[in-house]
Order: sequence, then C-alpha cells, then structure tokens
Amino acid sequence: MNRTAMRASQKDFENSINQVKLLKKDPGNEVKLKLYALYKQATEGPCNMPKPGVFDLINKAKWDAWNALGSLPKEAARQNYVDLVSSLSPSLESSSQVEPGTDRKSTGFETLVVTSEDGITKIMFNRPKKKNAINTEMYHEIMRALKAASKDDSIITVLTGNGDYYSSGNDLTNFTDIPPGGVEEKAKNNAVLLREFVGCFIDFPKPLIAVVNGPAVGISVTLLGLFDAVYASDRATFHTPFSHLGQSPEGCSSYTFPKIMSPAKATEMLIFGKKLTAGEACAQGLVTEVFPDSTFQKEVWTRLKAFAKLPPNVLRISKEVIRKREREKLHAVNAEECNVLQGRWLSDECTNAVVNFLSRKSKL
Ligand SMILES: CCCCC/C=C/CC(=O)SCCNC(=O)CCNC(=O)[C@H](O)C(C)(C)COP(=O)(O)OP(=O)(O)OC[C@H]1O[C@@H](n2cnc3c(N)ncnc32)[C@H](O)[C@@H]1OP(=O)(O)O
Repeated sequence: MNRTAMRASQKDFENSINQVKLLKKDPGNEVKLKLYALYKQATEGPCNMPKPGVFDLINKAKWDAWNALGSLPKEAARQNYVDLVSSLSPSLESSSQVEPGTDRKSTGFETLVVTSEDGITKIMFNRPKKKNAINTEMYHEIMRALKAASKDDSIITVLTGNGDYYSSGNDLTNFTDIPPGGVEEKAKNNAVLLREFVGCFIDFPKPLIAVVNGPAVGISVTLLGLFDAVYASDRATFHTPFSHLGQSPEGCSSYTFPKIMSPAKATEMLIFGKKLTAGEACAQGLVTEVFPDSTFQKEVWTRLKAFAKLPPNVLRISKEVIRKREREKLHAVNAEECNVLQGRWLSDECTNAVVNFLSRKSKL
C-alpha cells in the first residue's frame, strides 16, 4: 500500500502503537527517540515541555527529538509514525512468527543441528556415531551455518557436539575419495577448503564460544585458539596428534597456541602430541573455565544466556577491536599452514597413518 498518497487514520495510528509494543527486536535508541517524538507531536502538538537540565540525559534526548519536529502538523506526525512503524516490519514479522522462547531450528543441514533461542545461535556437530568427525559435507555446512549466524539476530554463537565427543577432528575418510586428477588434486582441493573454513572463524564478527562437551581432537582443538571463550566439561580432553598422522598444525594454532600457552607448552601439544586434560588446558589458557560434567550444561547455558542479554553492538565492536590488529596476520598464518599441509598430505608418513587408521590397525 502506498502510504505517502494517503493520510493515516486514528485507527492506523493506534494499530501502530500496539505493533511497537510487540516488537521482538529492540529497534535501537535512535528509532525509539523518533517514535517518541512523533507520538508526542501527533498527540500533543509541538513540544510544550520545559527543557530538561544538561545532566538529565534521557529526558534531554527525548526533549531534543520532540523539539526538533518544530511545528509539524499533528496529522503529518501521525502519518510519519505509522510509516516508521511499518518500516520496522521485518522485526514485527519475526515477532509474529516466533513465539517468545521458542527454539528456532534451521533445517537443511545433514551433519549439524542449528538452533536459535534466547539470543544464542547454537551450531551442534551431529555425527555422534562417528564421534562428530568433520567430513567434507560438515566443513561446508559449518561455514554455511557461521555465515547465517553472522547475519541473524542472535547475539552470540556457540559450537558444541552431540553425544560423548565434542569432535574427533578431521574425518580421515576425507582422504579416500580421489578425484580424476589424482592425490595431488585431492590435496589441493582439501587445502583450498581448509583455508576457506578456517578463514570463516578468523572473520566471524560476533562472540564465538565453544561448549566442549567431551574429547576434542585435531582441528576441533586448534580452532579453539580463534574462539572468544571456551567452556569445557571435566570429561573433555584436548589432543592434537599431528605428528602421529604425519601432519602439521592448522587452524592458526602454529601462531595462536605459542601465544596462548607459551612456545614450549605449544610444542608439547602440536609437535609431540601431548593430550591435555580439561584442567591442564585451562591452566594453559586454552580453556576459559572447566565445569563438573554433572552440572556442565546447566551452568554453562545459564551463563551464556546472561551474556546474550548484553548490548549486542558493543559486543561486536569490542570483538572487532580485539581481532582487528591480528586479522591480517591470522590469514597469512592460515594460508601458510594450508600450503604446508598440502605437501604433508602427499607424504608417505601421512598416507601410512591414514591407511593404518582406516584398516583399523591404529587408533589414537
Ligand atoms: C578438508 C580437510 C581438512 C583437514 C584438516 C586437518 C585436520 C587435522 C586433524 O583433525 S587430525 C585428527 C584426526 N582425527 C583422528 O585421527 C581421530 C581418529 N579416531 C580415533 O582415533 C578414534 O576413533 C577415537 C579415539 C576418536 C575414538 O575411539 P573409540 O574407540 O571411542 O571409537 P571408535 O574408534 O570406535 O569410533 C566410532 C566410529 O567413529 C569413527 N571415527 C571416529 N573418529 C573418526 C575420524 N576422525 N575420522 C573418521 N572416522 C572416525 C570410527 O572409525 C568408528 O566408525 P565405525 O563405527 O564405522 O567403525
């Protein structure tokens, strides 16, 4: 309907006032001030209040907004109010489609369960029978879920695992479907995919939190260095057995781990494959806090829900301040790690380790 061509009736105005009360998403202070000013102008005419004192910040902002409308006629203010509310319609639509507190579940994922509730988008690895090993499809789906989460109306994003593992890392069968171009082409494709995948974590704009529900292996550990907080059950372990697999570090861990935990401790993990308990990982700064498994989910989600009530813009802005000066470096590290790994995947050391695992001769 072309509202500029017609005058809003009193009924339209009242409907808009009611719609504002139903807004699910806070439209922000600027819009709220505009709504306030237009409402006052439409119902009382030009600003008739004494100017509040300079320290009465909120009433002063309201007064300024109302006063700025000057002698705008009441009918025009009513029309502008109705137009402004109708421009907020996406927020209104989401409020009418989603019951408060409803768990919004994204479909279209084979390897993940993605839900959005209470300001939190939860991306859950969902291959519990394979210990949440990350196959090619899952790499693509995690990137898709992260891109969607970066744009949705959630405040924070959480990664976690379904079942007893957080994730057993790269699915070793990723090395088995060889394309017509042979193993070189496979290694190249994997390097391209890995670089894009890790890049999504480097660039993710909102607070990203890992809820590590159980053991974590390989790339699911290294990526933690790119998260903003890591909460772990005391059942979790952290293992990067790269050398056992003939592989070199990825996920920017060659840069983040020495910074987080000291070069020597990082060497023990990334080169010698030392497995850390949750308590050890916490002492070394990789994990933010450890919880007893019996109360882990309850305690962590209570905390995350409280975080998600913080003002969203400042969370993103503060994350950007922290990440900004590291971003370029992280992308360079990622590129280099992928390049080195591409060579490693063609090595006998790596091929033998993968064949041994797949023929059930070895396990971590
Ligand atoms: C695009 C490419 C990017 C590449 C990026 C590189 C990343 C590097 C890494 O991530 S290195 C880490 C790789 N991960 C591993 O080496 C772990 C291998 N798995 C194991 O050692 C064990 O499975 C275990 C210790 C994780 C769990 O042992 P457990 O005895 O408890 O369970 P099962 O072995 O019986 O496992 C159940 C089924 O799950 C399959 N599985 C588990 N992990 C993987 C995996 N990483 N890759 C492939 N398959 C995995 C396992 O084979 C069982 O399957 P089955 O029931 O069909 O036999």
